[in-house]
This record gives sequence, structure tokens and C-alpha cells, in this order.
Amino acid sequence: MALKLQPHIERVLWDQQQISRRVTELASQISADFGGAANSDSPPPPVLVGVATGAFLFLADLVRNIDLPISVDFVRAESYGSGTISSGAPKLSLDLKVDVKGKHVILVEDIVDTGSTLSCLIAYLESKGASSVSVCAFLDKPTRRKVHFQPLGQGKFYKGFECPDDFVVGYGMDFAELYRNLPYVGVLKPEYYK
Ligand SMILES: O=P(O)(O)OC[C@H]1O[C@H](OP(=O)(O)OP(=O)(O)O)[C@H](O)[C@@H]1O
Ligand code: HPA
Ligand SMILES: [Mg+2]
Repeated sequence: MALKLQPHIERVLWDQQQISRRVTELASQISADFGGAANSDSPPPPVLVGVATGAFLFLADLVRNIDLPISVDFVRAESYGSGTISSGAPKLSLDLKVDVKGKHVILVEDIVDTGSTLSCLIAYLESKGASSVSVCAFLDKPTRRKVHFQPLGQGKFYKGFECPDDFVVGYGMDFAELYRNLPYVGVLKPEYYK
């Protein structure tokens, strides 16, 4: 399947092996920071909230490498629809099942681009009483930032890789709901979206 899709990709940015190595590192960092009872300075195990749909693969890989009794939940936020430009107003269409009041939350994202999705979700989790909100984003594309966001309370910003200023697909990320199943991250050839 990936081979059939390869002609749509201008260049591969991170392959399966590089992704797997980095995800393991991020999970180890989170496991160490939220070490729980073994370390009295550490906060209790967090709730990991994946932002559907894009974060589904990253979340699945990340949680399998976290050695703590965490909870997992989802929200759905969508602002790109079938294009490559953010509407600037993420639409939330799936709510939390876990009560996050007084809990440490880690929002898990595939990519941070303009920052509007995260800014909106951090405010939402604050309104639900989370005691801290960290962000764990597989990719960060800082050159496109329009909305500043800040982790809540003692929260941290964990990031996998810095992404160039290109529209990328794969490892959960789509264009018009396609390419999410690519096991690597690549730059989509402009002829497929222009
Ligand atoms: O920083 P931003 O400019 O807000 O962009 C980042 C968000 O955009 C994408 O989601 P999208 O709205 O495309 O929905 P999806 O997760 O269903 O693909 C991506 O998964 C992030 O959630
Ligand atoms: O580069 C991107 N690719 C896919 N989805 C995205 N959402 C924000 N930026 C991107
Ligand atoms: Mg998303």
C-alpha cells in the first residue's frame, strides 16, 4: 500500500525507524517526568488525550511505550476540512469521557501548525478543571504559528521533530482524509492538492 502511494510523495522526511526511535524517546521522557509514587517529586500518572483524527497512530505508539498506569481518552477537533489552510476556528465534535478535574493531562497531537487547535483545547481543558495540561506533539511547524499557546500550570511541551514549512502527510496526517495510513511522514506533491 505504501509503495502504491509513494509516487504522491515529493520526499520522505521521517521513515518508520526514525519515527519509532523518537516516539520511544518521548515516551521515556514522559515516564520519567510522571514517575509517580516511586519519586515523591513527580506528579501522579497523567491522562493522555489524543486529538482525533490525526493523532491516532502517534497516540497508539506513544502509550505502548509509557511505563505508567495512565488513562487514555480522545477529543475530536477539526479545522482543515479537505484543504491545506486552517479555518482558524477548530470544530470540536467528540467530548471527553474521563473527568479531568484535578488531573494532569497530556494533549497528544500529530502536528502543531498555526497553534489554534491547541490553544482552543488547552482553554477547554482548563475550563474542565485540569490541574495541568502538557502537550506532546509529534511534529512542530513553528514557522506557521499564528496563535500563541502555553501549557497549563506545570505542563510541558514535548515535541518529536521540527517540521519544515511544507504540507506533510502520513503517520496519521491527511490531505482530504487520505494518506493517514502511510507509515512514514512525507511532503505531498503540490499537484495532489493544488
Ligand atoms: O495548529 P493548527 O493549525 O490548528 O493545526 C494542527 C491541527 O490540524 C490537524 O487537524 P485537522 O483539523 O486537519 O483534523 P484531523 O486531525 O481530523 O486531520 C492536525 O491533526 C492538528 O490537530
Ligand atoms: O502539514 C500538515 N499536514 C496535515 N495536516 C496538517 N494540519 C496542519 N498542518 C498540517
Ligand atoms: Mg487534528
